[in-house]
Amino acid sequence: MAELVFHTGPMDCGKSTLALQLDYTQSSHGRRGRVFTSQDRSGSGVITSRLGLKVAALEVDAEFDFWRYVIGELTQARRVDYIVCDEAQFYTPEQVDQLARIVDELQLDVYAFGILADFRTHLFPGSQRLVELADRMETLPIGPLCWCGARGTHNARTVGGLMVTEGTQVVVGDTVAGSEVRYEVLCRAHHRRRMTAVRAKATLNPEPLPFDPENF
Ligand SMILES: Nc1ncnc2c1ncn2[C@@H]1O[C@H](COP(=O)(O)OP(=O)(O)O)[C@@H](O)[C@H]1O
Ligand SMILES: Cc1cn([C@H]2C[C@H](O)[C@@H](COP(=O)(O)O)O2)c(=O)[nH]c1=O
Repeated sequence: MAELVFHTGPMDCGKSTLALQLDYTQSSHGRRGRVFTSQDRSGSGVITSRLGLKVAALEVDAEFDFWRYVIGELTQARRVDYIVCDEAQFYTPEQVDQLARIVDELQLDVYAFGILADFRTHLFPGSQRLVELADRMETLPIGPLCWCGARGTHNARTVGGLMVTEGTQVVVGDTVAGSEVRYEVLCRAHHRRRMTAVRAKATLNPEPLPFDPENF
């Protein structure tokens, strides 16, 4: 039986790496797949993994129709055995419905990868639809750690190291330090308290702040 599988986890837990590994394994055993992504942080039509892999992919925009695409391929005798979908949180609910139809009516496996929730802990519409329709969900086993050492589960958006709770749902970005707006994965308790690594360092550091004795 073909399946719609939703592989999920917070940012930086290895989803894109697993998507590329899965495609590599399937294709090296003679299966023909199509690899899709949407708004990868490296640009259009590419999947990048923080482990260094970068592979061309078909870009999904809001108008893209998976059903029409696959029917078009099959009617032109181009084989499709499975579909890999990265950054699936950015897909529309209608596109997720098309993926489920492809599984049920064409018996193709669909492997979707994406984060569940945004920086305010609200489900992305595409992820919500995947939760509703997937045959099964898989949470990646290894994830990033919160600065406190607990498992990181919630994606925080930070500006200058401080967590923000206002803004548009989609802002493509990375977890690496260096840019003004970035993401940091926290445990729930520290996400609730907006306690990012920068804030924790400033407020929980037992060392006295440096001061100028001349002006004290
Ligand atoms: N140099 C490295 N060596 C080993 N693992 C790494 C290295 N750099 C990043 N990783 C791992 O890569 C994973 C992130 O991979 P990626 O596929 O980009 O994640 P996601 O798609 O979930 O955001 C993390 O688990 C991280 O620990
Ligand atoms: C939390 C959150 C994330 N995003 C963006 C940031 C990245 O471009 C992707 C997630 O990519 P990853 O491969 O899982 O690291 O989603 C966003 O637009 N809005 C958010 O709230």
